Amino acid sequence: MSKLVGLVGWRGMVGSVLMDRMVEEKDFDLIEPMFFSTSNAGGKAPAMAKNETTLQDANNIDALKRCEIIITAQGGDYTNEVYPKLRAAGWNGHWIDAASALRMEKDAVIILDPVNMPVIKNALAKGGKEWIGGNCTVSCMLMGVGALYKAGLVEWMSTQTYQAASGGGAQHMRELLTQYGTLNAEVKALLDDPKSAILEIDRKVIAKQRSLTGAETANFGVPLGGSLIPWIDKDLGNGMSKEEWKGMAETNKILGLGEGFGSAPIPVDGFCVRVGAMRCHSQALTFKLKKDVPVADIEAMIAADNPWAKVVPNTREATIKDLTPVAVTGTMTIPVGRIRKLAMGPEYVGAFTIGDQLLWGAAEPLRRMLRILLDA
Ligand SMILES: NC(=O)C1=CN([C@@H]2O[C@H](COP(=O)(O)OP(=O)(O)OC[C@H]3O[C@@H](n4cnc5c(N)ncnc54)[C@H](OP(=O)(O)O)[C@@H]3O)[C@@H](O)[C@H]2O)C=CC1
Ligand SMILES: N[C@@H](CC(=O)OP(=O)(O)O)C(=O)O
Repeated sequence: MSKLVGLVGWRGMVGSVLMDRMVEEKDFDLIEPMFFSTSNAGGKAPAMAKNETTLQDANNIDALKRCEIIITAQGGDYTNEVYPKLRAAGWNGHWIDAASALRMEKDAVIILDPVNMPVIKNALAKGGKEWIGGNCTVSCMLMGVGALYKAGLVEWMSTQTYQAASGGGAQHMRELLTQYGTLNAEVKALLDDPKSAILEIDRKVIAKQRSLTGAETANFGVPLGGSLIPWIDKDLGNGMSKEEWKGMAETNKILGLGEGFGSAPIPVDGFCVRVGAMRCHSQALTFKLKKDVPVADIEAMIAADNPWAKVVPNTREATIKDLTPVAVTGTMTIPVGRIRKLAMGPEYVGAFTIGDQLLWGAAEPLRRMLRILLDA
């Protein structure tokens, strides 16, 4: 008989991408799904439902307890509220979660199986039950350049990110587009006139950006359209944003390195920046390798690491065609380009990589973990 799998958060942005992927990969053929809702218990479950056709209350511990596996993309507040109660009620099932709430818990594994299958398998063998998706920038970065870490080549890495509006959620994407529309409308007449002065357009745009307030900047707090925001997530009070902190903490935990694994962590640090892209996170990486490795060898390692990492030749033509959020959005491909030695010395290597943060950055590791559990 198929395992009963609870799905919470399935109609949100991450959840919808997850549902699409699960349909595409025929995951529903292998499970008995049970859909939950925090807002519409008793309503009709989506078309993928088989026997459990009614939406269950996502806060009902007894209903949740029936599931052998629960996958949630409902968010950290939900996890913090429900997960402890569920365990306290004696539930012994597998919890697969997109939210960050449990990520750094001792018994939780950050799941990214093309990169850390041995860590996952090891935890499974020890009876692990908490499987948490990683931060989107970290997951996308490791899908691209994980080969260098696996080969033990990385002494340290610095990352400068260019993160899309989608990282904040659906409302953030809408806000960004609305701002672009407002700015365009402000200078439409001038744009339509090829003889109009660019400085006049520029003056009107900046005046409009600076006047955006209230509902127009409710999600990001300041204008993002035509600008950028060099701070993502909480202020840790030590000059670092929480998003930047995750870079080192999660990279090492995913790889099974650092505190808790009895080894020295690899230093990872840099700046995380929100830009006006829609749903792909991009990042410029600087590596200090432990030795001088030829660029061709680095490219070969990255290309051979997993079926999704793709080396983009370091030429202008290939870069502007294949290494942009527009090219990558909606695809599973993780292009890695701009790979070259840097002026600081032969061990210093630069690269640029992009990933769809809703696919590899959020939904895909969850459904792949489901498959691992079903195959176990
Ligand atoms: N956004 C991202 O890039 C990433 C997010 N995550 C995690 O996933 C969690 C969910 O993120 P995200 O999917 O962006 O959140 P959403 O806000 O899109 O969805 C969360 C929940 O909101 C409820 N909801 C209320 N109104 C609507 C509506 N109009 N349309 C759809 N759902 C609605 C749904 O619950 P219900 O059906 O019960 O009413 C839904 O499950 C985050 O909190 C975070 O922890 C992880 C990695 C990346
Ligand atoms: N913080 C990410 C999105 C996200 O949900 O991250 P996390 O899963 O680590 O909270 C961003 O804003 O781009």
